[in-house]
Amino acid sequence: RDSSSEWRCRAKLAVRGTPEKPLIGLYQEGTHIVQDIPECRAHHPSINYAIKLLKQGISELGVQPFDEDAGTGELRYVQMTVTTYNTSIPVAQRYEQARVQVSLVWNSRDERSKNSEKLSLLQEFLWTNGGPRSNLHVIHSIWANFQTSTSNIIFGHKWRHIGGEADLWERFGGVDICLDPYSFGQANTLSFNSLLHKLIKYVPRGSTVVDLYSGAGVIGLAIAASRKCRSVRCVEINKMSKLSFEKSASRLPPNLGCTITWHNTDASAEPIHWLEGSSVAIVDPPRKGLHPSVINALQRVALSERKAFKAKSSLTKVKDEKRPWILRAREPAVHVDSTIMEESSGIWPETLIYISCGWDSFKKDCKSLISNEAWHLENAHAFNFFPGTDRFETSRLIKFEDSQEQSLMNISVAHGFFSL
Ligand SMILES: C[S@@+](CC[C@H](N)C(=O)[O-])C[C@H]1O[C@@H](n2cnc3c(N)ncnc32)[C@H](O)[C@@H]1O
Repeated sequence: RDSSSEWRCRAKLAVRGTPEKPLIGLYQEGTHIVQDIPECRAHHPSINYAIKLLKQGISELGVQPFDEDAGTGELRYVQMTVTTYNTSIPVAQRYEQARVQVSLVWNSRDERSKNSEKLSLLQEFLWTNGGPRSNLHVIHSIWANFQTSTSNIIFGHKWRHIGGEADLWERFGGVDICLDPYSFGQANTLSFNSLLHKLIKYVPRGSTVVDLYSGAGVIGLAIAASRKCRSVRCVEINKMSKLSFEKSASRLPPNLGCTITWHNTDASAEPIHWLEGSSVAIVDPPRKGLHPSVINALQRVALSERKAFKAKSSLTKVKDEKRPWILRAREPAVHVDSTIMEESSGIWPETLIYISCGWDSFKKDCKSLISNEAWHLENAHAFNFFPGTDRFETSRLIKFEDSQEQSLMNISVAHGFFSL
């Protein structure tokens, strides 16, 4: 490891093998063979400790790890999420003495299924040996997820909180964020905080912001709290993230003077609607990158900005929308701050901030965005989310500017540092 202060703080790991010799780790590249990683140098040491406890519990209680071919067994996967936000210990010790939220993915329909007694015993084992009365209090909380599907999808739809505190809080970008196990969570707390620190400075004060692919709204909330924005709209497809967003939003300082909304919808269904009224667009898509409809909308709005008369004819269709499901998706699922939303038609993004975790998809999206002279790339920063390994996994923060003139076609990477 190149730095003692940077570890992965969220890990999803497969559980395979036998009760006597459980394997907990990642798939070897290109296979479904699980590589056991008992002392993973990239993971937070508290995750490694929790894995050790879990293995002991599996062996002592005879819990059957999942057999992917047969579809049998009890424990399929485990997700470990670290919180470094323990205010009962000094700040300097918080990162190292982190606690872990353990989510057990159980191979049954729900907690009434016949193998669920073992789940309760495993929960008790973890709590007795890693909870507040143990020698080393490492377990923050325990969740169960029920999954019987034969697909590769890790989590099922049913979640149950079965031990410890229900809510796990972390500090990101200067705000309290509730990290529920069912919402997307950034895997490297320190690197993500560095990214946010940089990103926030790219948002001019007083902006109207849309945060597409927002998850539980970490980026949108951090911006709302620090940039005196007029509005921040978060757009996310996972309806479960609404709960996490609400909890985090409830801890924002009062009287921010910013209207903050969270919308549960597919960002690719009606991207023009979300871009209208936003002076800054932030996109943080999954590894596969932006949907073509989002790229297309970003190209069109940037060009329309310069050719206002064209915008009218090509973009006003959005306003005349009559389909009820589209209109429903536009309504906020969560609305923070009582300020009435200002009419902001005629405003289109001049700044686009792209956070990428997929290098190949980003290259493709970037090429499309700059290809018709709508955008030019202004700055790029790389953050190492998997330090100390030779695995090439980074997150990149890229800022595009609306090309005000045709001559701005050249790409300028002012602070590009992509070395690992
Ligand atoms: C890389 S995560 C980023 C989440 C968030 N920005 C954060 O930092 O926590 C991508 C998010 O996009 C969401 N997502 C995937 N496809 C989507 C779509 N078509 N429309 C809206 N959100 C989508 C996922 O559920 C996930 O929460």
